[in-house]
Amino acid sequence: MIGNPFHVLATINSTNNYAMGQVNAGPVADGSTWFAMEQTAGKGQRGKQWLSEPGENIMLTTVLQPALTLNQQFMLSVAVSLGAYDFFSKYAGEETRIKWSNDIYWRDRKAGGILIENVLRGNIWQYAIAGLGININTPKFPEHLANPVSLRQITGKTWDSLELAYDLCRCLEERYSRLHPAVFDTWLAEYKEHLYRLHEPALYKINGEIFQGTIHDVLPDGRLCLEKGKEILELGFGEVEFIFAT
Ligand SMILES: O=C(O)CCCC[C@@H]1SC[C@@H]2NC(=O)N[C@@H]21
Repeated sequence: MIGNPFHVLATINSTNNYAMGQVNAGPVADGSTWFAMEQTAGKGQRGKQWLSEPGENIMLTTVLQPALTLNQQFMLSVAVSLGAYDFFSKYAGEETRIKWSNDIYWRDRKAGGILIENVLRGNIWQYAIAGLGININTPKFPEHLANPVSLRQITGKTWDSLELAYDLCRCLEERYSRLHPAVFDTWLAEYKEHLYRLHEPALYKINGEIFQGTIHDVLPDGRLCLEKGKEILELGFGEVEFIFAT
């Protein structure tokens, strides 16, 4: 069950790295979760850093053992994204979105990110190490960061980030406990309903070329269908970069 057990760490390099150390040391129960008050080397997607002032925000990692095969891994990402969406939209309201493939957005600004790392034993998907960083109480972000937003900036009040982390675990569990091939179609449709910039033009970058494109669809394996002029490109994560809202 996600959040059971729930461990609080005062300072750690990265909760994902810590969880990875735990699974390498021996068996870890499905849903075991580590929450950090402070990360000294938080990791984001594409090798980026994940920065957060101590005690302000949610930084947690949950270790999952999904009953899926590795070629169904996008559906785990959808389940975690929907859980994070269910959580954030409850407090921030209907302008919450999921940005492909698994960021949490509010209007045109990033409120949270998800980093899922897989642990394989041979061809077997043994664990998914799912790390979530959600901006809760940051009053103001450094200028050089592109476009983040916190729940405090949205709602005008401060929150108990540990209490909210428990609630995030409940929302994730609500999805994860129902994750099964039978829900894939409905959940993918739900994911697309909440998708940031679906059918709306925006700027994208591929191999250094910046162009105006429009997200047309997301395929069951997670590839993004991006309209570029008369072409429809099917892109995997890492092949395309979203530039900024127009
Ligand atoms: O780049 C992203 O959008 C993903 C960010 C994921 C950040 C979280 S914070 C908790 C966990 N530990 C890490 O080092 N990263 C993830």
